[in-house]
Amino acid sequence: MSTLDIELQSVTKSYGVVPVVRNMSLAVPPGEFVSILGPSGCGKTTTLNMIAGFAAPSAGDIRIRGRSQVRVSPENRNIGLVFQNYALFPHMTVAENVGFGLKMRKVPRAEMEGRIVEALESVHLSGFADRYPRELSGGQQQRVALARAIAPRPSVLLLDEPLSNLDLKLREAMRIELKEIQAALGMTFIYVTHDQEEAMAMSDRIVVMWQGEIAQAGRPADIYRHPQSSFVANFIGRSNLIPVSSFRSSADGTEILLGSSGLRLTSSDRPVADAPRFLCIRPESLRITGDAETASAGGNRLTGTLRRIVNLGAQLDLSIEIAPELSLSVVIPSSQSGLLPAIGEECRVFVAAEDVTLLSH
Ligand SMILES: Nc1ncnc2c1ncn2[C@@H]1O[C@H](COP(=O)(O)OP(=O)(O)OP(=O)(O)O)[C@@H](O)[C@H]1O
Repeated sequence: MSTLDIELQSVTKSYGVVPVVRNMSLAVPPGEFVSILGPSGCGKTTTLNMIAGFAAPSAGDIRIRGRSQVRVSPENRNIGLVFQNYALFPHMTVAENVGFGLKMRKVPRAEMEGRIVEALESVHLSGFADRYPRELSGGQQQRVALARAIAPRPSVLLLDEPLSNLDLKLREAMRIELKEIQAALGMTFIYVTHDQEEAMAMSDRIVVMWQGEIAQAGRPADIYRHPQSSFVANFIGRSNLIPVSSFRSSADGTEILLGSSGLRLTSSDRPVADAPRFLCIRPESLRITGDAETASAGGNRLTGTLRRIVNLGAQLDLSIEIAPELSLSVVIPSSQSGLLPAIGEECRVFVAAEDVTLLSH
């Protein structure tokens, strides 16, 4: 028996001569919440469809609990599905909707009733069994769709942008709820989204896809703190990406010369294989400093001109020009507004060497 729920082994999918998923390998242990995240057209849904059995890989293998699925039809894969258009049957009650898959599987009546109660409890909809979909809110309907998918107790649930039809507030609430439901069930979830906040909030692991390939996979915090490419740095959160002109590595890190500005920065990273082409600094890693602090702090001190302040409520989004054609986005808590000079005045910023990430592509 495999210790993995899902395994993609060098999976490629081509339509005609065009590969839309290329050489993708992924191993998912039981109970993991994995998000496949990427921009429109990067191959997320195609990957999910291959796991579900709606599309066959052109090359490679897909295994569920150690068994190759290439010849297994979708209904025999023991997989649950929740899609964006959750399409509940309007003429059926909530209980009938949730029981639909069980009926298809010819689960005996008594057991079916127990499972419906259990599934509705898991999604916090006990007491809604006799309602019709039109009598439910969008979030409740989506939870019925979830209950319908989990009632047959699949080993894996595949979810394709299930929250994208909901408004922002509800989507944010459902993120937390979905994660809690998944953790309580201990079920493996593979969740497709193009929304990086959603993926960050819920996932044990994020697989970032780009142009049919895995750009980076890892825990949300690691991907955010250590993006390995300018694509990932831009796609996950916000970044200041600055071209590197030249660099010099030592035992402590790397000294970088930026563009034509003559500015130098120190990073605690050391280039591993390829030369760094960009450095990445997250806007919230930059701090506004006063004179005394600047004098005592190690790391990188820069002086620029405050050009713009955008008030985001809890935070201020600043633009600081540190050289001609080199501006940094800086995000600080609004409570620190007292540190700021007037627009057009000199502004000092600080960034620690470990918050300067080197990227080779
Ligand atoms: N049946 C098909 N025939 C031909 N090309 C297809 C087919 N299905 C998908 N594609 C192409 O494969 C690529 C990946 O599509 P896919 O739906 O997997 O992307 P996605 O990342 O899920 O995008 P989105 O977020 O927009 O849904 C796209 O360029 C798409 O046009």
